[in-house]
Amino acid sequence: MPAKQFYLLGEPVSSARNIDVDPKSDLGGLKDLIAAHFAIVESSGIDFQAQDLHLNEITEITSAGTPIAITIDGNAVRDPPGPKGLPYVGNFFEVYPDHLGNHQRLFEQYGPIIKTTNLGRTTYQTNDPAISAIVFAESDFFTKKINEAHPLYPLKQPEAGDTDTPEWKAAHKFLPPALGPKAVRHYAPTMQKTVEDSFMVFDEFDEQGEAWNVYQYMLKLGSQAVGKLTLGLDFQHFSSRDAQMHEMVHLIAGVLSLNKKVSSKGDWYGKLPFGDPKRLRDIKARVEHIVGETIQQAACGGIEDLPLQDAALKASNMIDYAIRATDNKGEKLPESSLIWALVVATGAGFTTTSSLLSWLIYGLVTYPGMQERLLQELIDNDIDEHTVITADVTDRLDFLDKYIKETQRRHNPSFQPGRTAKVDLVLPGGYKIPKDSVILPALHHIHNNPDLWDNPNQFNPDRWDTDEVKGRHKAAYIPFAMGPRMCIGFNFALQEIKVFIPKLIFRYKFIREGNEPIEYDPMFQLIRPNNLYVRAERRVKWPAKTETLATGNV
Ligand code: HEM
Repeated sequence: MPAKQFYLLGEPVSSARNIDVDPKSDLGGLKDLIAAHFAIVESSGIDFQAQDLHLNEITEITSAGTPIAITIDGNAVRDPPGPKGLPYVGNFFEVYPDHLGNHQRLFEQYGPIIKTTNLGRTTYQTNDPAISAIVFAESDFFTKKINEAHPLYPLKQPEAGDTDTPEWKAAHKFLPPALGPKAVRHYAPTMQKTVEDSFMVFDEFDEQGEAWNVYQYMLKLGSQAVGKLTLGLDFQHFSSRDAQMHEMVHLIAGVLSLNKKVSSKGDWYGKLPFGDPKRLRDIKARVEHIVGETIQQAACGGIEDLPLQDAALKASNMIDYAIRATDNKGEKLPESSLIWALVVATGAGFTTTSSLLSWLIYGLVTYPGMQERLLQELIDNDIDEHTVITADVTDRLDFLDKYIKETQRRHNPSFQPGRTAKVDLVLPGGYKIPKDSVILPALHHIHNNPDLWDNPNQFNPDRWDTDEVKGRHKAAYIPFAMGPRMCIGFNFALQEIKVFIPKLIFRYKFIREGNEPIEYDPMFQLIRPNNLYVRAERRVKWPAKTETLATGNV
């Protein structure tokens, strides 16, 4: 077999490697071989050239007299572009505080992959769905390894978090069944009770003609629901309108806020023995302690071992599930993994759902006609204050579904899931990503990319009926990320929201208080509206059913 010399266009010819080319192979086979040698993620984008001539046949390649240059999608390989930084701080002041707005500008200026360095931490981001799908796939190229460059690094537990650890593998066998679609359906009555418990407080605000901060009360509501699910704890957030937030909520909010502060700076910062890095370590230890104690208390009762699926359908919460669930070898989730798994699920669960609930209320008071259309859909489906909202009921609410999707497209709470390069590799477009660097599929920028979405800034739930949106790239809308390490709680989150929102909209008309621009906290792990105030006015009249009106008009 003749050996030919190949190098990546954009790198010195002296880097060329000898590779045996089988004259009987086809071009596709050769591209795969070259991709494997040079860690090129997508072989189909490879082309060959020598002395500026394209080589399209194996015979042209085997007879080339000079080293053969490899191009990727017609490009030489290159570092992802990005703005030139200042000494020491890098791009920090160009990105923060409005990182959403600034990253959007950088994508428009530099294209689908951008590189920024903030106080010593380099991050790659993409708004391209094809690249995002590659990044999320858990492959020879990318994995969820939470190294120093990863946005979750300050939160990481030493023994878990990375895909290849035995702790993560065990947790991932046991936890997803507890949050699968069937299992989640049996939590609907608890969810309904949770939202109904909050009415007393919202009614009281209404009677006194007072507005309330949406995120604060959605945090009370969302955390109450997730606390019951994950830990079996009733946080008592609606026992009175001024009820204190449970310690766990303060701790987890503190962790997320401190984590964003610590991880947006260089590695050196996280190691400081004082200040925010130390507070973060202390709070994490306290959270683990509380969860450990709750498990101990739950384990004291008489319990029956059950196979995973049965345990998921019978459990009253995730601790109850994890104590009973037994795999087909008779093994259980070890307690060390259980504490970690519950801390993650609790932490990942309640600030996300609270932020999404807040944006859903923001949409009601911001986008004309939404509240009326959502209410009309309830009336047309014979839903009233006595309706027991099950998954069968919410499955019929098409407009609610589109409204939630459009809210997650425009205002998704999560925005920066990261995956780590396992080797030096070359992405489509010819972008070089060094081993151990972290690339973030930038959820907000994918969801608002004008190449994927018509008029992306417009809030329009009806776009979800169009062929264009139905036929979108599978990674054009990924509010819960995708791939093996995507959100495991998405069924729970969506069902909770589909129980809460109809109940709230049927009972109250939401009215915005104040008109100052809504701000998000750039130093928080999630995007949430900080300064949104509303009044929830108890409804006394409801519209007639659409059919009745239609009949009346005939
Ligand atoms: C609107 C609500 C939610 C949103 C937008 C959301 C979004 C996400 C995203 C984007 C990820 C991937 C993060 C990454 O890879 O770095 C994730 C992971 C995760 N989520 Fe959610 N989530 C939500 C609710 C929940 C709930 C209610 C739970 C649990 C009760 C939950 C549990 C988890 C867990 C355990 C992970 C880690 C999975 C892993 O690393 O393998 N999430 N979530």
